[in-house]
Amino acid sequence: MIEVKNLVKRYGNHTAVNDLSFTVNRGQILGFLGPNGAGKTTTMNIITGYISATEGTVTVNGIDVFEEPEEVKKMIGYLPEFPPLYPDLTVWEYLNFVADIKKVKKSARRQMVNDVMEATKIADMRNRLIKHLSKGYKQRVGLAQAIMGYPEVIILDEPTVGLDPKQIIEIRDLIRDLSKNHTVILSSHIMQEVNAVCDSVMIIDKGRLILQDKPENLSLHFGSTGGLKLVIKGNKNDVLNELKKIGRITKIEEKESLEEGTVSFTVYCKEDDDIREEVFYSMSKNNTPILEMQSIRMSLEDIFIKVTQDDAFINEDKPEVYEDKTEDLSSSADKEEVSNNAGDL
Ligand SMILES: Nc1ncnc2c1ncn2[C@@H]1O[C@H](COP(=O)(O)OP(=O)(O)OP(=O)(O)O)[C@@H](O)[C@H]1O
Repeated sequence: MIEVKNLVKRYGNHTAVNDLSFTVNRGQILGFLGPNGAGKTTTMNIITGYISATEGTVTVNGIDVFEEPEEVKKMIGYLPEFPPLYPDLTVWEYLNFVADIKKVKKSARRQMVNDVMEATKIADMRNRLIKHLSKGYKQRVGLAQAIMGYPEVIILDEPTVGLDPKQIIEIRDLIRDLSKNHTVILSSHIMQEVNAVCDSVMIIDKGRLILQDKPENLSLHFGSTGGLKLVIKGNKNDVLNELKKIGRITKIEEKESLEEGTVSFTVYCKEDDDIREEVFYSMSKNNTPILEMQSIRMSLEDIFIKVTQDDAFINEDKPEVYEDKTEDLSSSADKEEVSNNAGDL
């Protein structure tokens, strides 16, 4: 659907987008993630035909954005970071104006404006001046202008910036709804946002693509560990000795216990290994009941910070392995040995 190949954008000596290539499939919601200045807005402005590129190609449905910008613009609805709203028009007047610009046929216009207002839940505000709308409603009007004419592709630059938590949830629901009929690219630097709505996440930094995958797969790029946080009722040494017998546990870390008569451990295993049942039966047999058990994974925040702060990551063919401070039991000659932390018990 959208194919970006070897895209470069230079401003003088400064390279804002540096050899960026990616594709977005039909019906997908792609989260475009990166720190301030990473090149997100620049890339979106190029895809939408607002600015030119220094090098590279962008096609939407096979049509080259640089050769046929008008054709591509017809296929894209764009919500820029600062939507071009007209404060002295009512919502109804403004959306009719947008429909006119987008060459929606006069006979279909009234119906489409009504449908778009329904979809973005702004019908109640139709006669209100845009300057009197709350920020959340202005953002909805911005979304309404983006979907007017039902373009195949919707591009949203930081759509929830400045909104309160309730408005954020509403806009995210709306974006999810949009993806039923549209391909969506969503730029953000909010991890929860891309996690909540996107099928695929692309992280860029300093204009370069660092990772693209499903949100749930990103941690796999780091060879990161999986594991469990445990709160167990019983004697520390009893519990520890039993945990040590579970060969699939690669590390054990003792944590501060908040409740008397209980012990807390974080145990690690391979990312794709599920040790919950084995831990359950082992503790049950040991008469040391598990009071809490919680799976741990590398969060999207961890990944984002890791890849955008680590220059080495960008230059390496293979990402380095995510590490923590605990000793690795699997590499130890004696599997019975545990980390210094736990061994000091
Ligand atoms: N017209 C311009 N002239 C010169 N430099 C520019 C111009 N537009 C953007 N840049 C620079 O290009 C880089 C990428 O900017 P861009 O706005 O694309 O980043 P971004 O990822 O959208 O950041 P943010 O999250 O802060 O909006 C930045 O270093 C920015 O200063």
